[in-house]
Amino acid sequence: MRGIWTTDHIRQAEERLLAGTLEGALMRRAAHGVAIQAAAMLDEHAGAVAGRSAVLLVGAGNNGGDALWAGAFLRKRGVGVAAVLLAPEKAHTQGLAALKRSGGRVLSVEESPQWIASADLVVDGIVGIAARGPLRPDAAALVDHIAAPVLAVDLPSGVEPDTGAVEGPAVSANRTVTFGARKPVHVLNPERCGDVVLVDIGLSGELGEPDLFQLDVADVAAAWPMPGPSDDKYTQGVTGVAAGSATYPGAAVLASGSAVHATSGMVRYAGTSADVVRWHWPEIVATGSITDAGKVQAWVAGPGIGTGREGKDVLAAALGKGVPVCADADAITIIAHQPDVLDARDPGTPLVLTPHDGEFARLTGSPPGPDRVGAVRAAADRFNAVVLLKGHCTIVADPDGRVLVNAARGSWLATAGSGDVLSGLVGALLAAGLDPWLAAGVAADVHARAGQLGADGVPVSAAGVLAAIPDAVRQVRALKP
Ligand SMILES: NC(=O)C1=CN([C@@H]2O[C@H](COP(=O)(O)OP(=O)(O)OC[C@H]3O[C@@H](n4cnc5c(N)ncnc54)[C@H](O)[C@@H]3O)[C@@H](O)[C@H]2O)[C@@H](O)CC1
Ligand SMILES: Nc1ncnc2c1ncn2[C@@H]1O[C@H](COP(=O)(O)OP(=O)(O)O)[C@@H](O)[C@H]1O
Ligand SMILES: [K+]
Repeated sequence: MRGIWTTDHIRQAEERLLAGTLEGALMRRAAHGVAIQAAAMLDEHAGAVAGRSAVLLVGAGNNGGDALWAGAFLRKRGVGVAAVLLAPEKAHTQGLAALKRSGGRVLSVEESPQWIASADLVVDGIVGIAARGPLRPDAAALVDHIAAPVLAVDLPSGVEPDTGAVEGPAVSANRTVTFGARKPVHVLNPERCGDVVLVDIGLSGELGEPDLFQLDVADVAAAWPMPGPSDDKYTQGVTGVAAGSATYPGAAVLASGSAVHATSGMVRYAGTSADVVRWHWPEIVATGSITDAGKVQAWVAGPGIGTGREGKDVLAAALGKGVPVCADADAITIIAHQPDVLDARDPGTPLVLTPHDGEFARLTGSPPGPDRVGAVRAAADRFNAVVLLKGHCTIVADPDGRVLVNAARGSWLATAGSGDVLSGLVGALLAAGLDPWLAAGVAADVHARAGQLGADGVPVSAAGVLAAIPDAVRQVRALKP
C-alpha cells in the first residue's frame, strides 16, 4: 500500500529531518531532482536539452528556491534559463545567487509575458505546500501566458495541497516533481499534476503513519479471492443481491451479474426481478424475497428497489440478517429519509454505503464540498459504516479513520448503471470475507480497470463494464509483481 501524508505531517517530518541536516542540502537535493525532470522534458518536447529555454516562475518561499536552484543546475547543461520573480525582495537568497552565478537571467514581471509564451519549458515554483487558496492575481496573470509544457515543483500552484480542490486560477502541469512523500493533491487531483515523480530526500524515516492510502496492484491481487483445492460453491462466501423492481429490472441484472463475474462460488438473488435475472444469469439462484432466499454471507441491497415502503422493507430485511451489507443507490436515499431503518442493523455488523455526490448530500445534509476526504471521513464516523464516495476519484473511509483513494482510469464509468456493477463487486468481496474497507477499495480498483478495458477508447455501457470484469481481474493477477 502506498502512503500519502498531509502537509502538516510533511512539515513536521521535514523539521525533524532538518535538525540533523546541513542547511540548504535538502533543497539542493530536491532541486536536483527537479532539474533532472526538466532536462528530460526538454529532451522529450523540444528534442534537446542544451540550447533550449526554460522560464522559472518564482514565488516568495522555498518552492521558488527549489525552482531557482533547479535553474542553476539546468544552466550547467546549457539550457537558457530566465526567472520571473513574483516578489523580488522575498526571493530565496541563495537560490537567486546561484542562478545569477550560473548565468541565468532575471526578468521583470513586465517583460516576462513574451519569455513565458516562447519558452520550451515552464517551471512552476510559485507556491508549494504553504499554498492557501487559488493563485493570486499577479501569479494568475503570468500563468495565462504559458504555452509550453509545465513542470510543477512539489505541486501545481493554485491547487489546494491537502484537498486537491481548485477554486480559481491554478497551474495545470504535465509533470510534478515532489519530495520525500506524496501529498493528498497528487492522488486527489491527478489531472492537474500530470505524471508525479517522487524524489527521495531522506524523509521516509521521519514520516510516521500515512494519512491516506492508495492500493498497489499487488494489494488488489493479494486480496482478490481465489478458490483453493478444498473449496466448494459455499465455502467461498455466497453473495445475496436484493435489487431491482418492476420499474428498474436492469439494476438487478447488473448488480447480480457483477457478483457472478467477481468471484467463484455462488450468487443468490431476492426480489421482483427474479425471472429476468434467471434469464440473464442461469447460474443465479433467484427467489422473490430475502426471507426465502437461503443463507448468504453478505447482501447487496438497494439498486433499483425504489424508495417507498417496499424498498424500505427490503433494506430492513437485509440489514437484519446479521451479515455485512453493501447499501447502494435507493438504499442510501431510504437511509437519508427514514434513518430508523438502521435500527434493523446490529451495530457490530459491517455496513458499506456507496453514495455518489447527490446521494451523499441527501445522506449527510450537505454535499461533499472541496474537502472530499474530510467529508467522507466524517460520514463514516457518523454512520459507523465504511463510506465509499463515488466520482472521478473514489474515496473510501472506514469508521476507524483509515481512508483510501482510488484514482480513475479515464471517465468512461460516467455511464448509467455502472454504479450497480460496483455494488455487485463490493458485495461479492464482502461475502468472501474481506475487511469491508479493503473490499470497497479493491472493488473500486477492479471497477475502474473494467471501465478502462471495457471502453478501450470508445464509450462503454454498464453491461460492457460488467463483461470486462474477468479481464480486469486477469490484468490484476498478471501485473502482480
Ligand atoms: N522544508 C524543506 O526542507 C524543504 C522544502 N522544500 C520546498 O519548500 C516548499 C515549501 O516552502 P515554504 O514553506 O517556503 O512555502 P511556499 O514556497 O509553498 O509558499 C511561500 C509563499 O507563497 C506565497 N503564497 C501562498 N499562497 C499563495 C497563492 N495562493 N498564490 C500565490 N502565492 C501564494 C506566500 O506569500 C508564501 O510566502 C515545498 O513545497 C518544497 O517545494 C524542498 O526544498 C524540500 C525541502
Ligand atoms: N467522471 C468520472 N470519471 C471516472 N469515474 C466516474 C466518473 N463519474 C462517475 N464515475 C464512476 O462511475 C460509477 C457511477 O455510479 P453511479 O453514479 O451510482 O451510477 P448509476 O446509479 O447509474 O449506476 C461510480 O463508480 C463512479 O465512481
Ligand atoms: K509549485
